[in-house]
Amino acid sequence: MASLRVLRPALRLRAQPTLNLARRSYADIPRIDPAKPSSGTHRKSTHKKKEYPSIKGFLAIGVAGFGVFTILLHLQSAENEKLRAEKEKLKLKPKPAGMTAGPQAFATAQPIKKEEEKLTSTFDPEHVTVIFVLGGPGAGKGTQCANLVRDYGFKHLSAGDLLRAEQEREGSQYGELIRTHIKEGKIVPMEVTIKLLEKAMGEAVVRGSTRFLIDGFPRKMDQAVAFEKSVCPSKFTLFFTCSESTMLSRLLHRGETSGRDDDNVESIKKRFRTFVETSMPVVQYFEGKGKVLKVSCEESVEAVYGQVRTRLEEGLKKRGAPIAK
Ligand SMILES: Nc1ncnc2c1ncn2[C@@H]1O[C@H](COP(=O)(O)OP(=O)(O)O)[C@@H](O)[C@H]1O
Ligand SMILES: O=c1ccn([C@@H]2O[C@H](COP(=O)(O)OP(=O)(O)O)[C@@H](O)[C@H]2O)c(=O)[nH]1
Repeated sequence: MASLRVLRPALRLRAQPTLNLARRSYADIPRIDPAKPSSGTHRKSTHKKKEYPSIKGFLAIGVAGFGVFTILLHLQSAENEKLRAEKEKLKLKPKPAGMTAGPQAFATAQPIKKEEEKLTSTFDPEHVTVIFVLGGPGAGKGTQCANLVRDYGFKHLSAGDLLRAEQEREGSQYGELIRTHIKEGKIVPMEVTIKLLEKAMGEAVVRGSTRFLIDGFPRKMDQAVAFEKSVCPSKFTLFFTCSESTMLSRLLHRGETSGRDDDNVESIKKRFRTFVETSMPVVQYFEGKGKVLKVSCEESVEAVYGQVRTRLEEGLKKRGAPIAK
């Protein structure tokens, strides 16, 4: 119906000139005087008679009108198809009945009500444990996650790794977008990252995983709210604190072998800025909900891991989640 409403004014506006044209050409058609016998040639009538449209004229107008209508109908349905495809691109997943909000609705990052969480997320937080791992670039998130996988049987999903894999995937429509964002230290639009995480989680759940470390995500408020609402609410966040000077030297060292486009001084500085301006508000948001467990990462890997274990076990116990594998 909406498309018809759009179509009608369009018809009025666009059909008018075409019909005028049809009328003008009709007026130019020479008339035959029915009072005179036909001689095979058209002669001009001497007395003036009122002219009425002939059947041919009506037909010409009708055909022209129908043609215009068909073209407009076609244009309209092509336009509708384009809009539908664009909406489809934005959709993360079909929402359950009664739920209409898409990711665009989260742009304002409103805190969500607890009872809504279970109704709309893909994974049930009663059965799936999600722990966010946040911290500045090079703080040691990936290093500590590897230890936790070994000792606690978590499934480790690094948002950065998933984005880099998508960037390299042949035929990916997001390859170039991801590459430029990572190089500039910017946050890739959340639709892409959330879709990748949701897919990876789904595949892991099918294989029996129920405990996830989501590393380096969420880095922006819209991601945090959208993920918790549409994918799975987190139990808590492990937040790794580290000075910029320590992170810089670790990243430059990692850059000698990582092959990453962003482990260079220029990109690192941009990443630090993004972390302070865009990602710290996420940490503060979860802190406000009493869901942040801090770990200082200045010490050796082993010393840091000692703290990580303590914090993790406290957090799991407090929320009634199992500690062992
Ligand atoms: N506690 C630590 N002490 C010294 N080097 C570390 C420590 N933690 C991590 N690293 C090293 O620092 C670099 C960045 O660590 P990584 O775990 O990749 O950080 P992130 O995932 O936070 O970017 C890696 O080369 C890693 O080996
Ligand atoms: O949710 C995310 C996670 C990562 N990134 C991008 O991926 C880069 C690398 O992130 P990763 O976690 O791999 O590395 P880190 O910066 O923590 O060393 C970031 O700077 C961002 O450009 C992103 O856009 N969204």
